[in-house]
Amino acid sequence: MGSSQEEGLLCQLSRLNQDADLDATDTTRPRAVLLEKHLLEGEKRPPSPGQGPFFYIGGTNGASIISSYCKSKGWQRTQDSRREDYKLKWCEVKSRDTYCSFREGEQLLYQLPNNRLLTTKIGLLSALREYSRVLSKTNAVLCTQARSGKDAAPALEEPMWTSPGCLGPQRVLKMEEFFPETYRLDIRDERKAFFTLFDDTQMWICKPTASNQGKGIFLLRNQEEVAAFQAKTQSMEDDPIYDKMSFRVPQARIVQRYIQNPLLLDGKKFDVRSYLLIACTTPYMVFFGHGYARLTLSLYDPHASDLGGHLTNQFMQKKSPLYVMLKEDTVWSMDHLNRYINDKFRKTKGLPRDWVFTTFTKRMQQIMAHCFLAVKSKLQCKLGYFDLIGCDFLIDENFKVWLLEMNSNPALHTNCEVLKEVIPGVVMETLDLALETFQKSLCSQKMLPLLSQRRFVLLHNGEVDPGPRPGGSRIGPRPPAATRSASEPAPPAPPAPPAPPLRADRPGARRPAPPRGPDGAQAREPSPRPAEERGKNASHRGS
Ligand SMILES: Nc1ncnc2c1ncn2[C@@H]1O[C@H](COP(=O)(O)OP(=O)(O)OP(=O)(O)O)[C@@H](O)[C@H]1O
Ligand SMILES: [Mg+2]
Ligand SMILES: [Mg+2]
Repeated sequence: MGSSQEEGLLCQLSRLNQDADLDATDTTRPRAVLLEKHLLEGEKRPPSPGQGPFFYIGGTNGASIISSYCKSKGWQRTQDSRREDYKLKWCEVKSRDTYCSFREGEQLLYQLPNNRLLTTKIGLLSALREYSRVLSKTNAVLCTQARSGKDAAPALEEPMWTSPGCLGPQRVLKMEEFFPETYRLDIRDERKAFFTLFDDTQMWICKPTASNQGKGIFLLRNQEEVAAFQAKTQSMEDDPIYDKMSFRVPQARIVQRYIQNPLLLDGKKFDVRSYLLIACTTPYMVFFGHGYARLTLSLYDPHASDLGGHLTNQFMQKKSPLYVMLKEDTVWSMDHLNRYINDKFRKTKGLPRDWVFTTFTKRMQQIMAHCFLAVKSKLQCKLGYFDLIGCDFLIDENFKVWLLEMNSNPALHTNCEVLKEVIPGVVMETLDLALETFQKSLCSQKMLPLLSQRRFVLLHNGEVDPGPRPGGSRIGPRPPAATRSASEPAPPAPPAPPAPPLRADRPGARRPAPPRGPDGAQAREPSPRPAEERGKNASHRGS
């Protein structure tokens, strides 16, 4: 909402205050609270047909959940994608027009326009590499300063990270600790480096940068396969058309070291889908959310040529004729995974009890916070933008946790019992948190406590971020933050105040839901334009 409108609203409110028989508490409330109350109650009113507020959903992913949520607020669905007076728009595919006509502070819009920085394979790789460079430079400067005695700050050979949810100060991660070794094939030198380093003892997985659902993925298992691939790449490069292409689609791939020793569940490979929620960008309010585990139908055999036993994503499993009968076995809840790991591995591997909800959860949070910080200054921020990003993790047999990728528009299907349990809660809390943080930002209110926070765990509270940032915007002044939950690397920062208590982060350990409030450069190498921006189809989702 623009500031003049806001002023108008506040004038109306003060008139209302004079007219209405307000109780003592109401008259003493700050203006912002009254504004929020007005916004909330405005949305409680029964809709007049054809008068909105309107919401638009593009595509089918999660559509029925989003739709019932919005209807429960009294909003009306519009099928007109060009309508500009919507309150909320949730589209699978991003369109330039939507972002051009977006009214900051008045509307909520799903997906950050440049989320590809995290959600394409090349985007994530580049962001992590760039961030590593920044961190090592910062650290080198600090060490030099400390050695020369210029600064009283202690030298930090190992930069620290202050976690949100009481994880305490953590060592800043190195990307190679959680991201499998990866090379870009769209850069000649990297391609060469990969072809040179490959030897028959390793396996690699080759993935297109901006595709999902396992499309276009293949394994490179031996010298013959690599030689054939290299020859194909070379012939494309020799083609005179190649140089004229503005973005090199055939080459817009990465090769990643294949984790050959995954942890198996009853002999099957699996990965874990978790969520990174950017509920608000002005200020940043970023959360972690649990998802579910995805298993293959077939037993894992590292030498099998069929990709069905190697690729754990649901879309791959759905291709099997066995899927219809066995689909419930392919999705496990996090509770199920936790019980299984307690039973099978706690003793033999010396794991702490509930490893899934302790060590593993913390590790995922740490990795996600790291990735977010890598792009934090580059994401486009406007009040009303929010995003839900699907993060895929693999655990190997040594219980090491690997981030495989991040997905825009994660699958929100509910075709299995576990998904029916998990997905609606994820979508509703996403919307609740997006609304609550939107309204608080608009009213310059403190973000915490968050009434609609239930299962999501706060990773980053941007109220303490220095601002404004280039590319970012902020409507209205921000009050000083009461609580720091920053995930910034600590080096130059003063010691962080005590972290807020950790939200119950395990499914089932619920905080009671509040009454349903009405509303609540990268590396400078050439980067191919992501498919979604070229107007690709809606199947472009993390499956
Ligand atoms: N480095 C790796 N080592 C072992 N397995 C991997 C690796 N990378 C990917 N996989 C397997 O391949 C599957 C697909 O890979 P990835 O998720 O990166 O591709 P995608 O096409 O974007 O899939 P989706 O978006 O549907 O999850 C993963 O779910 C995982 O099972
Ligand atoms: Mg994906
Ligand atoms: Mg994936």
